[in-house]
Amino acid sequence: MSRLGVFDVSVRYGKVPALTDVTLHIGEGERIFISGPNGAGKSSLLKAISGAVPTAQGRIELDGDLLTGRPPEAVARLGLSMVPEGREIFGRLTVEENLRVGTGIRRDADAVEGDIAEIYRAFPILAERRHASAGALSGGQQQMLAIGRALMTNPKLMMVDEPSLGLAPKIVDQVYDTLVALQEERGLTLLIVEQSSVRAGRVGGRMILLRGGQVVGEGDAAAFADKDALTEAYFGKTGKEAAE
Ligand SMILES: Nc1ncnc2c1ncn2[C@@H]1O[C@H](COP(=O)(O)OP(=O)(O)OP(=O)(O)O)[C@@H](O)[C@H]1O
Repeated sequence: MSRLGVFDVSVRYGKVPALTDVTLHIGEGERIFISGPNGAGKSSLLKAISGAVPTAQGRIELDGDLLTGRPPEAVARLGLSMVPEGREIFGRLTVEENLRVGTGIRRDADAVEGDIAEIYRAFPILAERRHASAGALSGGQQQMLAIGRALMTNPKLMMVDEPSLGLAPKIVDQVYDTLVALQEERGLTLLIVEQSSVRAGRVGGRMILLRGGQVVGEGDAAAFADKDALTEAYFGKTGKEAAE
């Protein structure tokens, strides 16, 4: 059984199809990149998984539990957490207050303190700045905080929407180093939306390419960093064929 199973899922906004018959599976501990051009349906896929938008068709399961039809809080309770695009940090709250947001859904309140201590061990910069307002952190530190906050619910699957957005390449390197280290330490299962196939190829993992709301390619991320593979997936044929 897959950790995450997406079976023939379609999403529509009114009459606009955003995803059509998308099927994908993620194994426990796996790292998957979702890539594709603007409007490909990447955010719609994440929203459908997290329960933020309804599916028009198909079903989604996490460790065999049906997610489809459940509200986001119920999906979160079943073990899914999300690092949203733009991070959605509460700028006026302190770093530690941000980490505590969302822990209310947990039944094991006693474990929260231990988890906070563990996040601080993984992210020493957050420990250092625990009483600072989150709005005062740099973009990279805010991304770390968003990741730390998502870990606080002990997720079975963590989804990260465009972690590179607005960050300098060196900082993006640090963010990915952190994600990979967390995965190695905790056996975390990661689904990452990443526009840059080159970046995904460098980090490594499996890549699923979306275009026009459909899966148009799947394979080793490093192979997709190859320009021809991308051209083919985006435009339907390779640069060479297009020239003929
Ligand atoms: N709230 C909405 N109402 C109507 N159409 C929408 C809505 N959100 C997305 N769409 C449309 O659904 C399709 C998929 O959009 P989606 O945002 O999922 O793609 P994306 O790959 O995440 O794009 P981007 O990289 O620009 O965020 C697009 O055609 C988009 O215009």
